[in-house]
Amino acid sequence: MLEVAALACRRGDRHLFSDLSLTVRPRTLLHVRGRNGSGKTTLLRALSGLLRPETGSIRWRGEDIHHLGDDFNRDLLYFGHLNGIKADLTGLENLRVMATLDQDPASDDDILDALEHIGLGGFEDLPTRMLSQGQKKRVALARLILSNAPLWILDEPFTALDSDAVHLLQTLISKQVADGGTVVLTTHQEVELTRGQIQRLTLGAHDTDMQEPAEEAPSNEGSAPPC
Ligand SMILES: Nc1ncnc2c1ncn2[C@@H]1O[C@H](COP(=O)(O)OP(=O)(O)OP(=O)(O)O)[C@@H](O)[C@H]1O
Repeated sequence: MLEVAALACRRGDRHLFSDLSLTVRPRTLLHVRGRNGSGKTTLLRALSGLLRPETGSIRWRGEDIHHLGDDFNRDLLYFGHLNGIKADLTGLENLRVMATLDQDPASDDDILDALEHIGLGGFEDLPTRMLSQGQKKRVALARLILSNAPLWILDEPFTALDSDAVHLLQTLISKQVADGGTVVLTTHQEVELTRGQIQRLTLGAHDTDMQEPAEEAPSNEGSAPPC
């Protein structure tokens, strides 16, 4: 369970949000929305432990994420804006490095299967600088197929994907939630689940809501009043 209490973040001299409190339970997707510059990436980086909030706390399984350190990193898959793909490495090599950094071991056979599954069979030995934007994104998304992390934090994962890849990503997210995982993501498109619950948070506004199907009643809702 991810618990956020009285969180406030600023970038430069701008207060982005304050007094943000919410709980994201297992089998739940938190969809963070908001206009450009409202602080979605900042919030996701804070939830990933990459950025210290100004005030407030973030707890994972009851412990402060900054105290958990490596134990938290092992449970987390963070997917940032920039994919984390190294241009001179092949898809196979990139995924080997990512699996090591994620502390989530994967054999070459597993990686090749994941690349095949994500539609990159035949491209695994090309340096990723020779791939299209969407193909690079697919290499990064193959991490999700290989991941055993219970917590996924995904910043704009649908960008640059064609409709087949969007569908595949929807399926992966849905499976992660159905299997008992927690997903936090930002996207400007709607996300659907087959099982589990969607919780929504809109930064810079007061309209938070919950969407069916809700198998378990939420203990609370997110709130992020504008500063
Ligand atoms: N390193 C930084 N230093 C100063 N200000 C920053 C920094 N990074 C982001 N900001 C500012 O913080 C604000 C929020 O940025 P953030 O990237 O969190 O927004 P966002 O909601 O993810 O936006 P978008 O939808 O455009 O991706 C922006 O006004 C941005 O200019």
